[in-house]
Amino acid sequence: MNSTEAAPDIDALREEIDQLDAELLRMVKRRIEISKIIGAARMAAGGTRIVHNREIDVINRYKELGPEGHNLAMILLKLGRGPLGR
Ligand SMILES: O=C(O)C(=O)C[C@]1(C(=O)O)C=C[C@@H](O)C=C1
Repeated sequence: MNSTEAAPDIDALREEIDQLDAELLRMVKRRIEISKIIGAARMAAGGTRIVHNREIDVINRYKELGPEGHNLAMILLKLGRGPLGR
């Protein structure tokens, strides 16, 4: 930072982070809810627990975040449908 730049307002930025985290948490909880509803309906209709092409779509969506984006997509999927191989 050079002498002409204003120092960032850390308190305001932290407040924004806190709000974003609250929003993200709400959205993740809703995503889990929806994923479980879809999964239960599909299995009640004799379908599979996993839909590979949908999971690939979700994983691709987070690719722009790099390897951790892949991990994040896998965590979101796992929260909704449970771990694989069970
Ligand atoms: O889209 C579905 O059919 C879902 O069950 C939702 C979802 C997801 O969480 O995105 C969960 C499990 C499936 O394997 C694929 C996608």
